[in-house]
Amino acid sequence: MRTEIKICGLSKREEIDAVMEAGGDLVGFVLFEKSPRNVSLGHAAALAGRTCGKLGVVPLTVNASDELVARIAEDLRPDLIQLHGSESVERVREIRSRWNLRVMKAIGVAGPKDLEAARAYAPFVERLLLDAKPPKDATRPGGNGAPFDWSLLDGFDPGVPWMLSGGLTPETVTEALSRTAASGIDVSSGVESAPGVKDLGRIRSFIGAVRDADRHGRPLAAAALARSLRVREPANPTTASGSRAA
Ligand SMILES: O=C(O)c1ccccc1NCC(=O)[C@H](O)[C@H](O)COP(=O)(O)O
Repeated sequence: MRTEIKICGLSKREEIDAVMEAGGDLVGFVLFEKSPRNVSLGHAAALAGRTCGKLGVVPLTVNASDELVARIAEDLRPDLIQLHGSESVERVREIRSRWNLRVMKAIGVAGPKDLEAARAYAPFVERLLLDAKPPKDATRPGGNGAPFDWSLLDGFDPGVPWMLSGGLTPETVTEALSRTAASGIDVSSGVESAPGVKDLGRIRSFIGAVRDADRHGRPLAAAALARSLRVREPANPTTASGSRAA
């Protein structure tokens, strides 16, 4: 299987090029002024143009206003919009339908109750992104370089593709992929040399580690994918000849 890779918090053309050349899938642009990765919508649109349609474009917002959502829909026409605030299920449904946007809803995870909350969004999104809850002194709801206990994800299957996120690095992503059934993986701090300063070598190493894991097989993820694709068995299975099975 191919794990979907999102590299988040990009702000330079050479970063887009590095993700494309290394075989990533999605690039994230932070539209949140308190973040060291914040970019303007206009700059995000220019960077999106650099992808030449070869990478999915994912603007990231926190409790965005209708005006910002409308401008994102109009100016970026994103592949996904990532909602990383306290957006309710109703708000998610509205953004998805009113502006015809594909949604990835981020959920901070610290315990089983957070996974229950994630399940409530599942029917109304294209993706879930499971991130660590922000530390108490955090100035932003994501991008904090904080991992969470992946064992919480044992058996987690929300019925919609989900990305694992939070404190991942080129050094830890292989273990994360072996221990979870995540269909995608997301990183920001772990491929930086300083907050907001992406390290192209670490981006390449991260993507390379994920592709190595794909090549070696990801049994948990493959089984989850098979379950999601399984066609319901006929009520009365019959043999090939058409007679009733024994
Ligand atoms: O990256 C940010 O600065 C950010 C700011 C506000 C809300 C969300 C933010 N990032 C969201 C992401 O998708 C990050 O990639 C995710 O939280 C993981 O970040 P990290 O733990 O640094 O890899």
